[in-house]
Amino acid sequence: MARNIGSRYTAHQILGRGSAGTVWLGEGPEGPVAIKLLREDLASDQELVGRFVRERTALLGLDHPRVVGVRDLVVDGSDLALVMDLVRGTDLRTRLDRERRLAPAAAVAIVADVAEGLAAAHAAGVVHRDVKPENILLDMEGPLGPGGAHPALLTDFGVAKLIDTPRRTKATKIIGTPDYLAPEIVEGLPPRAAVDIYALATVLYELLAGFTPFGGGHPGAVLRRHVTETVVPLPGVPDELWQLVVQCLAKAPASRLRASELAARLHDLLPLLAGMPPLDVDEPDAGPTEPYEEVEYAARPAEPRRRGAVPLVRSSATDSNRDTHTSMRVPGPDELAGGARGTARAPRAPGQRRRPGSARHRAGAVRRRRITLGVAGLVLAAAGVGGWLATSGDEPSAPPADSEQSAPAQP
Ligand SMILES: Nc1ncnc2c1ncn2[C@@H]1O[C@H](COP(=O)(O)OP(=O)(O)OP(=O)(O)O)[C@@H](O)[C@H]1O
Repeated sequence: MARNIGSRYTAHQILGRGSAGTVWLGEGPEGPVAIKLLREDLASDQELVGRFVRERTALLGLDHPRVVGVRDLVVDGSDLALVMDLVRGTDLRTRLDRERRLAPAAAVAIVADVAEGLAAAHAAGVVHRDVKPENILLDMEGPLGPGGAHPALLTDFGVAKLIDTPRRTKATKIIGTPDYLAPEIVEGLPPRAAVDIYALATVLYELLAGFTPFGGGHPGAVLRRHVTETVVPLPGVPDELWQLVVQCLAKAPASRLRASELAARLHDLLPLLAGMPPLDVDEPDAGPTEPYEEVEYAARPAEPRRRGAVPLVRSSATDSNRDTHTSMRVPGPDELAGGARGTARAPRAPGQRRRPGSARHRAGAVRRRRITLGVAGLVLAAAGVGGWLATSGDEPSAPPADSEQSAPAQP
């Protein structure tokens, strides 16, 4: 059923749902658009609304072919909406779920596109902070590139920062998707451009391998691996490409490539990768996923999420497990001490049997959830000191409102 969004837009049909709200196929004065209607609890937050209005210029100013443009921001009664360019295609998560692993040329072409978008954003002083396959859209109307990849565009720019207001996210908490979080975020440092490079390198690894380098098991263990573990080599990846992955997954932000350089280096590799089939590796055991209980979900739509951006290809399915903003119980010291879930994941050799209980999709669903964790506890965990701190969300130690906005884009 159509609904009006402000005086200029009409939302017709749901394209997908995310943690911040629902994305609609809509119509505006200049034709079809995608409208991200924020959740009611976010839209009724006056501080957040104010921040949206203040960030208008930054959000509307990013104009690049590899970035999904934000055309308008609508604040209308209880509606708070971002009006975006409509991408006719699907998101990278849906493609990855369908194909499991991409041919190296396709993976590199997609990641090079995203790196170009990031380069433009970083040059404009904007850090994305939530680079992951869900936020990469594939334009199925665009020309097919290397390895059969459609043009890729990065979406949700600035949204993480806007929603991650100091009132919601105290100095002792972080919000993000564990698999893609750079170690410096886990350690409580302000997110700068290099966090996007780390997340994008994680996406590249995932496109090649079918799993992320530090994911699997308890989210706390995932975060600790980002800080302490080294990425395990993927058999069959040409050395030049592997060196790029390793460099961009460096623990030290300053050691990572800048986005423009990463894009250029990836483009240079494309001829070398032409015709290479997807890698023949299998996901390592994730270990049991039961050791924590989800004690609370933030407000979530009750119905399963629908995915796919104006699907020209049928979307792989509904994925109601990809919920976000999970609060966790505080893990015990033994969980922080390492063990099966605390080690970097070595890919299993082709044909090697999977350990019972290592259900790939179950682990994937868990690892993709965003979580809210105590950073102070994580720092202790990373240092091996043990003991997590429970944080209530009401600590008075919130940073100044603009502390993250003012973080320079370049490392
Ligand atoms: N500009 C767009 N054009 C077409 N479809 C879109 C657009 N933006 C988002 N979508 C679709 O809507 C879905 C939900 O997007 P949204 O950004 O709300 O969530 P997400 O990124 O998947 O998850 P989260 O917000 O929790 O990180 C996407 O997966 C995509 O299929």
